[in-house]
Amino acid sequence: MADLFDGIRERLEGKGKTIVLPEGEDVRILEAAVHLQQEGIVKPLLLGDEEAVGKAAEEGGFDISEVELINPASASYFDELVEKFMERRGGKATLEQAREQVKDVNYFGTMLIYTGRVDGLVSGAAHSTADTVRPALQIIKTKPGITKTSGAFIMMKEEQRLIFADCAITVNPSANELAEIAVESTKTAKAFGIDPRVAMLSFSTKGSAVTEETEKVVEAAKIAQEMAPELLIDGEFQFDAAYVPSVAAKKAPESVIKGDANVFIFPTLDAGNIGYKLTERLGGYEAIGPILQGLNGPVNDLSRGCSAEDVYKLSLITAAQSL
Ligand SMILES: CC(C)(COP(=O)(O)OP(=O)(O)OC[C@H]1O[C@@H](n2cnc3c(N)ncnc32)[C@H](O)[C@@H]1OP(=O)(O)O)[C@@H](O)C(=O)NCCC(=O)NCCS
Ligand SMILES: CC(=O)OP(=O)(O)O
Repeated sequence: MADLFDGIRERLEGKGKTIVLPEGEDVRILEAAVHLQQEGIVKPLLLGDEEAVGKAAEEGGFDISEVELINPASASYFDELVEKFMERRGGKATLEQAREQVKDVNYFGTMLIYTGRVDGLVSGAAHSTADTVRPALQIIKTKPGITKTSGAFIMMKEEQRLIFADCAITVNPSANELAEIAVESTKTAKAFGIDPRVAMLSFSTKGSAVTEETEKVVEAAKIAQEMAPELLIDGEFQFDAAYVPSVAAKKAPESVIKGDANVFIFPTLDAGNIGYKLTERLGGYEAIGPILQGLNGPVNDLSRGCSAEDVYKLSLITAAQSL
């Protein structure tokens, strides 16, 4: 299987995409920005206070002289962003609140996407998911017809690529929301070269337990199948029945998923977030994401436990989403 990132770099070559990295004071962000700048395929734009960013660069030993850096508070178009932010919020922010919010690097960076100055945003190395994604939910918003954004991870080990969702946003999705997450996750899978076979996960397989929780997943699988009859989606499955062919043959012999699922939809955020971290930290999988699905523009979150390599890779993915 061709390397995912070789393919992405090829698609991005010559496209002149710029990704804003609002957390310019974090050394992992600086290392990734220098990597991107030196590679010359995607342009990084750092945000932050010049002195603090300079100090972090010095401490990390990174030469950031070639990387563009903007301090939101002194940007020449700050007032324009405040005005556009107020318009977008439609009365939900006073001028004073808007000025304070737009000074925040994540709000400022998101406004750069909204006003077409950059192509995408990657943040979350130093901010919680809530603080990273809230500006996007308020400003970028979801695509027409999509009710909720969700966060998917590409989980990679050797030749294997899997999608896990929702690992980032909706704490306890309804059956309808879970079905939407499943269908959106198939789009993410296809965008990154994965032919999706979707398992709706539970602690039960095909009625082995019946509770409110398992019934939600059964209902979600049904709704997802109705939303996208051309897709291979089934559930409810325990993880082993979705992933191990010999277990699938025993627990779910009639299913179209024969222990060969590669897109896993978790019933709650507890399950999704714990599941991806276990797979990453105990299973040795590389976790790229969370890639936010269903938004009008590419904004992606990082885990605060990320490496500089994760920031670099998520920046490429984000730029690819803007093609
Ligand atoms: C995503 C999250 C921050 C939104 O919470 P919030 O900011 O309290 O959300 P609110 O209900 O105040 O809504 C804020 C705006 O976002 C929108 N919104 C909220 N959740 C949304 C979603 N899942 N998809 C799209 N829009 C959403 C709301 O419609 C609202 O828009 P408006 O202000 O234009 O009306 C919250 O669901 C959360 O904290 N999730 C868990 C994140 C997390 O810790 N994940 C684990 C680590 S990855
Ligand atoms: C995605 C995620 O879990 O983010 P964090 O580790 O920063 O909470």
